[in-house]
Amino acid sequence: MSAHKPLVWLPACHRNLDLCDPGGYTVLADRYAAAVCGLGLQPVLFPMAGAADVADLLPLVDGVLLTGSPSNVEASHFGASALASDLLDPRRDRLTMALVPAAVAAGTPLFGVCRGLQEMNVALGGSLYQQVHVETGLLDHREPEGEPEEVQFAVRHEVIFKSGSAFMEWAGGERAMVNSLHGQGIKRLGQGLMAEAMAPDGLVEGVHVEGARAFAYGVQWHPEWRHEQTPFYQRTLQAFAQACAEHCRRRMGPCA
Ligand SMILES: N[C@@H](CCC(=O)NCCCC(=O)O)C(=O)O
Repeated sequence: MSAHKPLVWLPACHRNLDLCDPGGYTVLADRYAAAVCGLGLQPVLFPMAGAADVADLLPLVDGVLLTGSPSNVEASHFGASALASDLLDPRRDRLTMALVPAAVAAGTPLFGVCRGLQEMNVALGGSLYQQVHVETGLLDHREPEGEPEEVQFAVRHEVIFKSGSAFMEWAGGERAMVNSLHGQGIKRLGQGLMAEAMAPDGLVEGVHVEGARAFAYGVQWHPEWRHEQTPFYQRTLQAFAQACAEHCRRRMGPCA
């Protein structure tokens, strides 16, 4: 029997692109899919999938990676009002608000990156700062506009890890420099989330689902960026990949 590749669900974004078809498009940054492939996993999309499809689709996969996106989690999901400047993706929000608790309950490995961390937090009852940079005492965590990707994704600030956390293990120490490309940030932690990585201004940038049956972490930074050259990022992703492979073996038998 040939070994199966663990399947990882990447909930995509939705955009109205100015192409020949004026309708909407399902989009995913290749950077995330490439990182998943590089880990020996198979990224999958379920176009048009909504909250009602989660029960049927989640058992088909071995992990969920919630990617980053320029769009913001709609403030109505955490009891606030959207800003006129918000780029929104209500279809993605509706899906991930259902997918996060379902993945945690099912013991499906779950990794949230940037917007994905924010989705985990809001889906579990937490809230967000909508503009971190206007909050007293907090830094500006946005990337420099108009700069090339190499500059935008360059390391920007330190994060300090909770003693004994997996983050410390992956980083090989109690702190690390990370990139920062976000305007929103965690305000009130969601239920069951433990803060395990903090920015110098106290913003929570790394979380772990307490008592999770499988890998269940979220980070505000981007470990998929040049992960082959960054041991901390690579070890984080490899831990997620290992959890997905273990899930695949339980689900399918021999897995790659
Ligand atoms: N819009 C949210 C989340 C920010 C985020 O995910 N940034 C990544 C952008 C690059 C990419 O698409 O991966 C916020 O501003 O906090």
